[in-house]
Amino acid sequence: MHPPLAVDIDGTLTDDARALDPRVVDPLRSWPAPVVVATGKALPYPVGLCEFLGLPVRVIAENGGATYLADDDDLTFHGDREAARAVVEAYRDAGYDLGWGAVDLVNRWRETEVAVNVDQPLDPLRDVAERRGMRVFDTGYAYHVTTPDVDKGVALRSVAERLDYDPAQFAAVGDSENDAGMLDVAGTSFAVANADEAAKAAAGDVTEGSFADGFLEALDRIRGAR
Ligand SMILES: O=C(O)COP(=O)(O)O
Ligand SMILES: [Mg+2]
Repeated sequence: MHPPLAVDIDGTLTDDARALDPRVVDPLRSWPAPVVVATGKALPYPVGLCEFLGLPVRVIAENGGATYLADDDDLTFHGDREAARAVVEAYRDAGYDLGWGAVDLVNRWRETEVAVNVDQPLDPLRDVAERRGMRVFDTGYAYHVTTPDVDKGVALRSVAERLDYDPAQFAAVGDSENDAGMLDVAGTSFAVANADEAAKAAAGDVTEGSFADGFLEALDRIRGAR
């Protein structure tokens, strides 16, 4: 029996240059239980990934702010978008920039949070966010201004229920602090070797391999455990 999977994208299915590692495609496509793609990215990215991988669309986007399951055709949003925007406005007013250029595709389709480029200063962003009761996830790929009670773990609970599983039946793999909630909620969880300390602390185990090597190793161990 294979457990359902909850899988992060950046740093987990990718190589060290952020490209999808082609070796993950067949194992994901042939996994005999549901696969949920769980990411900090805006909804179109994981939806597109599922479509092009040939997977049923089951996604957690925006760090749990948006979830969509083709199974129940239900799109849900959680999170205070206006509060996230206010944080970013205050950050801008203080002279900083989101760092994505004029056509900001990173935030264009984002509904519940705002992301800032990691080449921008983090401390003033955290300051403004904290003062306004918001949180910043540093994924290593972006700084996400999010609502504190929303994360991939909360979203995984909801998704599991909608798929008729207990969240503890899930196996999850991730690489950064935005995955910690999901790694905690899943009954079996791995952080890949390149993961940050928060993900490693939340995961049941840490792989020897990094990036997609770590992901493939985690799948072997998940299969072996059954
Ligand atoms: O885009 C990011 O900041 C992180 O994305 P991820 O959750 O898929 O790793
Ligand atoms: Mg990641």
